[in-house]
Formats: sequence, structure tokens, C-alpha cells
Amino acid sequence: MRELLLHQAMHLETEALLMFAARREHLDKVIIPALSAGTWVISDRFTDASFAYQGGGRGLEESKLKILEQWVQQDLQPNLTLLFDVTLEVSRQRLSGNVSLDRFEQEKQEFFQRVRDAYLKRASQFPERIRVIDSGRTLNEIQVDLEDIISSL
Ligand SMILES: Nc1ncnc2c1ncn2[C@@H]1O[C@H](COP(=O)(O)OP(=O)(O)OP(=O)(O)O)[C@@H](O)[C@H]1O
Ligand SMILES: Cc1cn([C@H]2C[C@H](O)[C@@H](COP(=O)(O)O)O2)c(=O)[nH]c1=O
Repeated sequence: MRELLLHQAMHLETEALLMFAARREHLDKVIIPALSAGTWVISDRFTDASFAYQGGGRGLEESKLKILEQWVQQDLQPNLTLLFDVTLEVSRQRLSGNVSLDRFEQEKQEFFQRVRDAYLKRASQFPERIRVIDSGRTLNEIQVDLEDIISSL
């Protein structure tokens, strides 16, 4: 599924459905069993990414994403989401070392501007859950912020 999503052109609704199908499986096989066992779960990207990429980036209606979110995870939400935010210029510089770019990474700058805007909109809609980290700074500066946020959990 990951191979398809990263390399195969497809309808935007197919892309969203596959993202949520993968998420459903991941919830069933990994996340819910871990939470039930009392384990903390740390995930690199979750449903906010679908609102940002499939919603903001590709233009899929938010109402459809909300239906999929409710179907796949009901009211289960992360306790804390860290949004590592950089400008498009910084992200372009940092990506420039990558030799092979996937279907998303090859998108135009306007796509990434819409993705970033959609992420920031999510952060303003859910300020208690989503903390925006200014990630244009050094790793040490970011680490200090993270220690602060995580220790207050
Ligand atoms: N604060 C920073 N200062 C300088 N370089 C950084 C910083 N943070 C990350 N980088 C570099 O930027 C590049 C991209 O970082 P990384 O792969 O962590 O991004 P990512 O957000 O996880 O990417 P993805 O979109 O694949 O999830 C890497 O080469 C990394 O070393
Ligand atoms: C979860 C998720 C991801 N994407 C996009 C964003 C990335 O460019 C690729 C690969 O994701 P990874 O977390 O770096 O492995 O997929 C997306 O468009 N929608 C999503 O929900």
C-alpha cells in the first residue's frame, strides 16, 4: 500500500481512502493493543496529515475527511500532537540533499504552501492538542522546547 501511495498516480479520493485504510489497520494491529497494554504510543504523522495533504494539498472536501476520521478512529485522538513547522524555503533547502523524491515530495511549492496552511489551520482549531514548534531553529533550541512540553504532560 505504501509503495502504491508513494509512487502510483491515483484519484484523490482513492489516495484518501488508502491512507485511512492503512490507518485502520495500524490502529487495529499496533496502536489500540499498545494503548490497552498501557504503553505510550509515539507516531510520525496521523490523521492531521490527511487533513493537510489530501484536504489542503489535493483539495478533498473536509466533510469527507471528517466522515473517514469518524469511521476509522471514532473519538480516539492523540493526547498531544507536535507540529514541526518550517517555511517552504527552509524545507526546500533541507530536502535538497535527498536523491530520490516520492510522489508527494515532487509536488510544486503551491501544494506545500496549502499543506502548511492546512496544518496551521488544524493547530488553531485544536490549540490544546496541537503544539506548533518553530523548527527553523537549531536542533538544540528545538530540543529545549520539546523537553518543556513533554515534561508538562
Ligand atoms: N533543526 C534542524 N536544523 C538543521 N537541519 C535539520 C533540522 N531538523 C532536521 N534537519 C535536517 O533536515 C532534513 C529533513 O529532516 P527530517 O527527515 O527529520 O524531516 P521530516 O519532517 O521527518 O521529513 P518527513 O517529511 O519525511 O517526515 C534531514 O537532513 C535533517 O537532518
Ligand atoms: C500519513 C499521511 C502521509 N501523507 C504523505 C506525506 C509524505 O510525503 C508521505 C509519506 O509519509 P511518511 O509519514 O513520511 O511515511 O505521505 C499523506 O499525504 N497523507 C497522510 O495521511
